[in-house]
Amino acid sequence: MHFLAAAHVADRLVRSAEVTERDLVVDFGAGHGAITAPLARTGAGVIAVERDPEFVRRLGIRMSDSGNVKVIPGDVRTFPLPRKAFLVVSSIPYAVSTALFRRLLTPPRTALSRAAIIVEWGFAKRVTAAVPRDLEAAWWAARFELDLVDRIPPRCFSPAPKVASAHLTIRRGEPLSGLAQRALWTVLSAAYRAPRLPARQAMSAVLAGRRAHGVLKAAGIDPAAPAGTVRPDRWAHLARRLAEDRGLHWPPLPKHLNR
Ligand SMILES: C[S@@+](CC[C@H](N)C(=O)[O-])C[C@H]1O[C@@H](n2cnc3c(N)ncnc32)[C@H](O)[C@@H]1O
Repeated sequence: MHFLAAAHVADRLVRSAEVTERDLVVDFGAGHGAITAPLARTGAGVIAVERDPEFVRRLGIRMSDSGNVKVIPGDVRTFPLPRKAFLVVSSIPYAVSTALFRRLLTPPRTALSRAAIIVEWGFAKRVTAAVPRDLEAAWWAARFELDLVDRIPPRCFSPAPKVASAHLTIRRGEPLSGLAQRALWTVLSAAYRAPRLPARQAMSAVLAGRRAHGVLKAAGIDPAAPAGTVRPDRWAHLARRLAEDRGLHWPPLPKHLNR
């Protein structure tokens, strides 16, 4: 386990999430409180989740004067997420990065409003790629802005890990209605099923008789570009436009997105 040992990195992480007293913030894998302590000073409601009972006990003592902080034993993968809007500010256990991102970003009605998270460098590069490699990452990037803010060198942790880390921020993109999310899932699934096909061909089956060429052009997508090279925000833009076309029908979202 690699604990954050650079206070300026923790402070910058907290600042980048623009935490206010009105916010509810979750720190996942709180450890000794490298992030929990600066979060406590913002005055926000803070939930520090930690799996190791001894860390929970010690962090509870450290935070006992901060009435706005609750230290709760729990596992990142199963801890019940708040139902009301919340932020995540954490240096997370890297082994559960995908599981946590899936919980935060996949559900169509996730209550996550924004986040600042330290993750492994390679993971950050993958999820912030201009064109994601897979459908799941595209679903995240079409609905949220994921930005790689900075590289964090191994020396900022104790003990120093072998790999570099990254400061990542997450913000909600422009809102998508329920119908637009259904259109988006259908469009993305078609694009990632046939990533090498020109976008107009990949989309022809999902546009029910509409001329794919014209619809894509109007949404700012090159109809001849391979579907797998189109940026997720472009697909989201297309989905918003498609949702306004009352003549088109979109299947319900698959249940697994809500798990
Ligand atoms: C890399 S340390 C980071 C600790 C602290 N956030 C920091 O920056 O110093 C990861 C922490 O997450 C805890 N942890 C590991 N797996 C976890 C899980 N599945 N659920 C909750 N906590 C976990 C570990 O006990 C450890 O305290």
